Amino acid sequence: MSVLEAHGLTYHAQGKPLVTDASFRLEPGELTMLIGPNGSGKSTLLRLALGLLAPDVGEALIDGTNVRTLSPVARARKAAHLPQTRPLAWPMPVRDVIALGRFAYGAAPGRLAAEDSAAVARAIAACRLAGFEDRAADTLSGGELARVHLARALATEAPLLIADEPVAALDPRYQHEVAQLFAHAAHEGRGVLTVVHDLPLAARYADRLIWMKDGRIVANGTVEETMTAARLADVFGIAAKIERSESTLTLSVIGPA
Ligand SMILES: Nc1ncnc2c1ncn2[C@@H]1O[C@H](COP(=O)(O)OP(=O)(O)OP(=O)(O)O)[C@@H](O)[C@H]1O
Repeated sequence: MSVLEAHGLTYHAQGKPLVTDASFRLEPGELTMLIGPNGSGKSTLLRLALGLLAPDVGEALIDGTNVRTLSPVARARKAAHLPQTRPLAWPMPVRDVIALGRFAYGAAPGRLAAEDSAAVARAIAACRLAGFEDRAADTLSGGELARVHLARALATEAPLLIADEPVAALDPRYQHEVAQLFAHAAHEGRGVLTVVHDLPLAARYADRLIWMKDGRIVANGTVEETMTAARLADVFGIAAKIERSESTLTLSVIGPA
């Protein structure tokens, strides 16, 4: 189990503040979803939290260690990262793309120890990719390829899973399956932080929502605590109807506010 903490992360590019004074804590056992409009700084915040960008101010810690001091291998053993853009260098078979998730353990395609092969097999099963293993990855549909990249991240079996829009290309059934997969990973003890744009999906599955607007975290709490029509209008500029029954909150987006 690992804990990710961000303290006052601030980052500028070309004189413009992209992220300002962002602090949060990602706990094991919690599915945290990061939401906010296009350009509000979500991807930049994830990259700062992972140490892929150097903050101007503040720091991100994994288990008390500044992420910028971790080697790429040490970081990969702590945190799996599914970036928003996922380039494929060449048309590798699906199994080999997923096996790249094991590089931090010394594995490479064609050189997998038994535990690497077992982790790859678990990721293939979790992402429902059985039957695709030998396909060249560049022949897959957009949604199939998205599941391969997710499987690569899952194959790391790192205690933290940080994903940027993992369900964007997926059909509704797979969106729910992936959200359930993330919830399951979290409730097994991982810390899971994922960007999503689908607000009803976030309302349904998130244990915690972090709301971003103009580079700042403007709310951080449970769905019940933070999901209000007023906040949706303020952060996203949308009118929405929220219905609360005993244990569920249902969100219907009506349109622009
Ligand atoms: N290197 C850079 N130089 C200048 N501006 C940048 C740079 N990187 C990002 N930005 C800008 O910073 C803002 C935040 O970008 P970011 O990718 O973090 O947003 P986001 O919330 O993830 O957006 P989306 O929902 O569209 O993916 C955007 O306006 C983007 O154009």
